[in-house]
Amino acid sequence: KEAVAINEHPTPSADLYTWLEAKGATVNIVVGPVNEGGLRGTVATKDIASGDLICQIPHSVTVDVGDHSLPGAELAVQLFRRQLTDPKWNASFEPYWKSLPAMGTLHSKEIWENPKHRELLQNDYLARYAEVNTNWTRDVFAGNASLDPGRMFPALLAEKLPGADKVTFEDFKHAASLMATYTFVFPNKEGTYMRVLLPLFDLINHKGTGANTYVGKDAATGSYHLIATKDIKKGEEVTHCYNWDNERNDYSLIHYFFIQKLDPPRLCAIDLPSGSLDGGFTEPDDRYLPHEKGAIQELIAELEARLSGFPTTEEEDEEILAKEGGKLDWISHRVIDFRRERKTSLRLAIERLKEREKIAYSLLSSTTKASAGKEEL
Ligand SMILES: C[S@@+](CC[C@H](N)C(=O)[O-])C[C@H]1O[C@@H](n2cnc3c(N)ncnc32)[C@H](O)[C@@H]1O
Repeated sequence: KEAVAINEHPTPSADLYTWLEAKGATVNIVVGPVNEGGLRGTVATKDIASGDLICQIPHSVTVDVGDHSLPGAELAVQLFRRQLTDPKWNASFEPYWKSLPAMGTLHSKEIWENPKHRELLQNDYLARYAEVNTNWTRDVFAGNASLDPGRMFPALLAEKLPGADKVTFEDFKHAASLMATYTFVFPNKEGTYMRVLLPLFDLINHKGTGANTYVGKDAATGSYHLIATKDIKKGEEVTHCYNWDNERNDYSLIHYFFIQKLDPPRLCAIDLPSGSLDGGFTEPDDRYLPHEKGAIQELIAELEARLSGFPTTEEEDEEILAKEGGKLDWISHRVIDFRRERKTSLRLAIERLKEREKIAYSLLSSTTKASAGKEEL
């Protein structure tokens, strides 16, 4: 238990399953720690065959929060409005609210306030990305964003919704982060893509290659289904792919605050030729890497310059984690782990490019030899 980091969330009480089943849900997963680090996730409670239904939750236990394209802070305003306008409905969702992470245990771009944590990224673009999103959350709470006032938090105070005055900035940040990291995107009856809260399904972790489920919506009933895409054994972790962009650690860190140690690791999105977090990174690195000798050499030089330009090396980061790991707060720890993993992926990409360069060289030298031979003749 002591080894469980602060960001690892407690197993929800039986109330969650009792509530869901009373509402007509089918549940064949259970929530608990899924690795040695204590990461919370879901595991199958029985053997399930590929193609079979694992869970079904009815529309009545889900929440359509708002348009899918809205930032977390604006969705948070909509959720608070609903909760404060309808306290009876809000109270009936208590088993669900309790299953969500506690205050202070979340992190994401919406609430990346500490400049020291941004600095640890060792990248100005990522730091700025986090800062801009965080400022937006603060502005939406304070009523300072360039938005229709009805979409900002002070509107709830102006509407005199009971309890609105009790909502602190800490509560608001927590909700904004939850809206960005614990919601799904599905169309409502009118065909508008919404951010949807799906109890229990939102406790399933991400996996890209190797994920064993997908989540679908039954358009007729509005219920949601979790379907196995592989045979799953009882006790095995249940995962689904949130988004292929999460296979890039800078994307997953900034948006969801997790990183993966893939083998081989993929380059960060910002280290690909597009150099941004704008999404659509569905291809493995090899599709981005050039084949032509001159271009390979140029890219090697660029990636080497990047790798040597960091204020700390991969080994130094490793040492910081090994020596000071226990003293670091969990956010710093994860950011340092991220930048170390970024450096590993750069180093390995350079090694792969050098292998490729050798092949490009031998092709070139045999052509050169052949043409030189011709000249002699
Ligand atoms: C929708 S929740 C999933 C459930 C979450 N683990 C929990 O216990 O509440 C999304 C969050 O889970 C964590 N997460 C999801 N997939 C992960 C993964 N593959 N590795 C590490 N953490 C992951 C991240 O903190 C992410 O922001």
